[in-house]
Amino acid sequence: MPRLRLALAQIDPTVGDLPGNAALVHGWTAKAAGAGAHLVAFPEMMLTGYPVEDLVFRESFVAASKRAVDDLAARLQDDGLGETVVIVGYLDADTVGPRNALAVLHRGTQIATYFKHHLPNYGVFDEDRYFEPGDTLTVLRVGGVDIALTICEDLWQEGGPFAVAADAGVGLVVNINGSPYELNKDDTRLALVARRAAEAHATTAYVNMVGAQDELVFDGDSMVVRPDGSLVARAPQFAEHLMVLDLDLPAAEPVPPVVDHAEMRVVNVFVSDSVPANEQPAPPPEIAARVTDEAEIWQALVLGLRDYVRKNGFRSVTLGLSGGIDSAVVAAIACDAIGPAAVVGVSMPSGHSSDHSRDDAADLARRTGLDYRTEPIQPMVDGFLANMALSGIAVENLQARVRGVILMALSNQEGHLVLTTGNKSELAVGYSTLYGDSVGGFNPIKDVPKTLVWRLAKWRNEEARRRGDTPPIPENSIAKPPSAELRPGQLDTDSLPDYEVLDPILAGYVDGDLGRDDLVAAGYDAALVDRTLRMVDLAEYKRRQSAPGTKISIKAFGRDRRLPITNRFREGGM
Ligand SMILES: Nc1ncnc2c1ncn2[C@@H]1O[C@H](COP(=O)(O)OP(=O)(O)OC[C@H]2O[C@@H]([n+]3cccc(C(=O)O)c3)[C@H](O)[C@@H]2O)[C@@H](O)[C@H]1O
Ligand SMILES: Nc1ncnc2c1ncn2[C@@H]1O[C@H](COP(=O)(O)OP(=O)(O)OP(=O)(O)O)[C@@H](O)[C@H]1O
Ligand SMILES: NC(=O)CC[C@H](N)C(=O)O
Repeated sequence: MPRLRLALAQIDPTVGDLPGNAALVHGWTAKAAGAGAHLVAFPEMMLTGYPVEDLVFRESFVAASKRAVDDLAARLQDDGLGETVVIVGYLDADTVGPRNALAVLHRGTQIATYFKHHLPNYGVFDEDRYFEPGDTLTVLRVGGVDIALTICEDLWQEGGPFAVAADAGVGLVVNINGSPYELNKDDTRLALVARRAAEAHATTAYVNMVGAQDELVFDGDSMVVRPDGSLVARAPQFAEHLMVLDLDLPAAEPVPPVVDHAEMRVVNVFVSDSVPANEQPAPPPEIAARVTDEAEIWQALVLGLRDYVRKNGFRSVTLGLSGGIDSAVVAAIACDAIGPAAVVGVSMPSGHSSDHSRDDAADLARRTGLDYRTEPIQPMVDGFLANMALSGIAVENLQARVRGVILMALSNQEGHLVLTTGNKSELAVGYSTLYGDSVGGFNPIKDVPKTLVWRLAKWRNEEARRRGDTPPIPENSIAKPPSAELRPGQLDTDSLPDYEVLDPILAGYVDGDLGRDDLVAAGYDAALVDRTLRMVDLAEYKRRQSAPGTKISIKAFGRDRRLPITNRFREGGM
């Protein structure tokens, strides 16, 4: 059996940074070559970043992407890396239209191309809007092994390129991915890779991107699975990583079989019948341990924020610290993401602020070491009220809006990114002040329901104790009942059911797309369901204007869930 040394590079590109991404591919190819790899695979759309959205429609961007492929091939050759076969995703276009493409680079040129066959068009994906599907399967012969090349969604569909790969008798399928993180998706992926490896009768190597792009965070989780479903190697989540392993693979037939498949034509590309053997075997394949759900989500939120900050040119963030749990958790995520010295937390007490709100905010600052400031808002609120007669909810919201003005002023003055702290439950029911506490450029907990915010807080503190560090979140912030403190004695429960009751209804309606009758049939109180669904429907206008935030669930607000604002349909005819 021929032995190939394969490298899978799960790395973090930046959308639009073609030279930077090409430099990353160059650098990681050098590492792979240094480790004796014959072949190195990079993620989907690695050279452009992913997803590039409507940049696809710009001819100048397509041209720049193609140029980046040519330049990269030439540079690799010039720098003595031309012998390593490089598989890399990019944006292409031909007379049919734009393509989600994969290039094979060898000895200074692009020797093969593959166009993604299955285009995902659900959830956050709109690939039917952007790309034309490919109708050929590229089979590369390297070191006497036939290797089929596929891209992401190709793996998620039965009877597509993997079935054709089986007919072509390949020994390996390489699948390059831009597969965003969702809780539990890693379990789905492993099962899928195993199913496709069985369908192709071939070992399948899956390489995924890592890093964040706006609302999406890519978790890596690259892996290699044998056709019998056994897992050979698996990379960690949420970290750049080069997985290098030796694979003994079936030798290709001297003459490739003729494949008669209605859907796809096979194109064979010859590279080599043999490759130089490595003197030393590669280290034994690693299988990274799985982590708990809370650890996984925390890592996703930290990476999501860190990459948003870094890739958008910020060096620091600011947020209001109320002493409550949401701002405490966001502050802890920010400290983990960019370090406490770059996190400016502002306590902005009003006449209604309790002592504990200030004490708990100060305690959080002490525990984390973030840059803590106090800006009392009452004089500014009073100044406003002295010039404009306001009452009731207008005065309540004025406080939240003055805080928003202060945070934006600090951002303008000192250059911080403003973080907004509304959790998914609040966003669902519209429990926030427009242009007030909803102000901000990025919301790390946008997709985290309130009950999960508490779970994460407890997990993060426990994790700190386990490591012998100071738990970042004051126990008091975890234990006290949530309150917006916009009027004396206000509690969230004055307006909303307990979050333990609310969150499952929201999960059914928002994440599960259940209707009113389904929820009532599932045992939820009919009046409560009606009230909750109405609040969710009426808050669409707030969500449409809300800051982006990291997706961690099957259905995040934003691109995953698109609803009309002007909408008279009410579940149950309410
Ligand atoms: N369909 C539509 N399209 C566009 N705009 C629309 C609209 N419907 C109303 N509006 C506008 O929205 C305004 C109402 O929204 P808004 O001004 O936000 O005010 P509103 O939603 O009435 O009040 C905010 C609520 O959130 C609570 N809150 C505030 C702050 C923090 C927290 C917390 O615990 O975290 C909770 C607060 O106690 C209160 O119950 C209207 O005056 C109108 O200008
Ligand atoms: N006194 C305050 N000082 C600074 N920021 C505040 C203050 N009150 C509210 N904020 C900001 O507005 C956001 C929403 O306010 P809210 O009082 O609902 O706090 P929270 O952190 O969401 O906690 P909880 O909802 O558990 O009380 C806070 O997260 C915080 O960023
Ligand atoms: N880029 C893609 O094709 C991603 C689609 C795929 N279903 C995933 O989430 O992994």
